[in-house]
Amino acid sequence: MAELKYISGFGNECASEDPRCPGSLPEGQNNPQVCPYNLYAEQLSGSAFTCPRSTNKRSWLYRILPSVSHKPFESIDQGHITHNWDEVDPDPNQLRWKPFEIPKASQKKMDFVSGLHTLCGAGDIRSNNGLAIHIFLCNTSMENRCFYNSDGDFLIVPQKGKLLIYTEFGKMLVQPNEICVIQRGMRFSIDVFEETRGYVLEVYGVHFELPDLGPIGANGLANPRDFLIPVAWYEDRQVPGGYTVINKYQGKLFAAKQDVSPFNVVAWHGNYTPYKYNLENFMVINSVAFDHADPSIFTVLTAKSVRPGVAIADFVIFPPRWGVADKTFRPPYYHRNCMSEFMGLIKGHYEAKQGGFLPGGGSLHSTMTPHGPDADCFEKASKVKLAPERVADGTMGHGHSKGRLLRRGIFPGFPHFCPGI
Ligand SMILES: O=C(O)Cc1cc(O)ccc1O
Ligand SMILES: [Fe+2]
Repeated sequence: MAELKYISGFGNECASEDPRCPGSLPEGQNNPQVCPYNLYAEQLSGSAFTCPRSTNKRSWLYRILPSVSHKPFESIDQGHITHNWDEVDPDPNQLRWKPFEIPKASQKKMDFVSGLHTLCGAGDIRSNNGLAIHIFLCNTSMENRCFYNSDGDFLIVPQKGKLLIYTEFGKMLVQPNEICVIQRGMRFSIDVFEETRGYVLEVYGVHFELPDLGPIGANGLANPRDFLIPVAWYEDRQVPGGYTVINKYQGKLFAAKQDVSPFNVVAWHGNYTPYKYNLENFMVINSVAFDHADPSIFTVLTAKSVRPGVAIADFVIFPPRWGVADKTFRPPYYHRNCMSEFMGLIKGHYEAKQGGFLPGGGSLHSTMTPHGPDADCFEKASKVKLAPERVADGTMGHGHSKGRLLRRGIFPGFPHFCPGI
């Protein structure tokens, strides 16, 4: 696979054209009477037209055919997704899931969309306020199928196997230890190369932002320039009647047929794009004197609610770092939190849970449910002679998203959760 190119910078106003069509991006205006190469101009809005400039998001796409050239959408099999948190009774217990099993292609072919399994969620899809956590399990590339989500943004955390993601803005390769965000309305199709697994944090109605840094200053945590945006790439591929566009709309799946690949955008400009980020670039900040900092210090991206300081979801990681605090019980403290905490593991182990919490599994500590280190961890960390030590070395990226998970969703076929501690 030839090395892919990217543009760098979180939320930047970018412009890109496929080098095969120089001059395809109109200059000085968005809607020329006739676009270069007779392309069609199409705006994709990620915010209301009238949002303040600081939150206004839109991109202009110059494409071979407008997206509207499709047959009607029809309801299709809902697979394993849900947005109905009442399907199972609420359960305040600490929950832990073993690694989710990926079906073998010889048993059951699954691509990224048919392999999406909703695990839990909160809030309401219709009022554009809430979140869902899905696990994806797949063994097959999406063939002549793309997906777009009308309900919100997908933050995708591959845990096993890399993803080659075709988007209307270009191609991205996303490997375990990297994350990507595909925002509301953007069409994408995913190629996989082996049995592949990961987590999806979906937020309804809002977009992810970099957290404010307050007294940290102008730099640190996830730095804006490390976010990478694809460059324009198109295919002019006819698939008479055979290309399927799948849409998640109000939590339900619909499909429409069309005659061409949707990845026919020759040039684009704007600030509403997909992006990826390598978690290794996270500049970790922590206590260097005493006591344990709250894990919000590890926030990579946040999706804000309308209540100041309260996120719909924060995406937090527990990356490799030095632990140096004096006279301190260093592992996570025992606590009860008004924010629910869902945790996944990309690789390695998690310091507060030495056994039973494995890469590709998950845990859920719902709002106000007590939790903390297991007994062994408590014993050891209370007695150990404190010296500088590497924490989670070689582990990287305990994907952790934290939100108000009011109800545990269903996960058909995977009843093997067991109580945590
Ligand atoms: O519960 C957890 O393991 C996550 C967590 C980590 C930490 O260092 C402090 C609080 C917290 O919720
Ligand atoms: Fe916690």
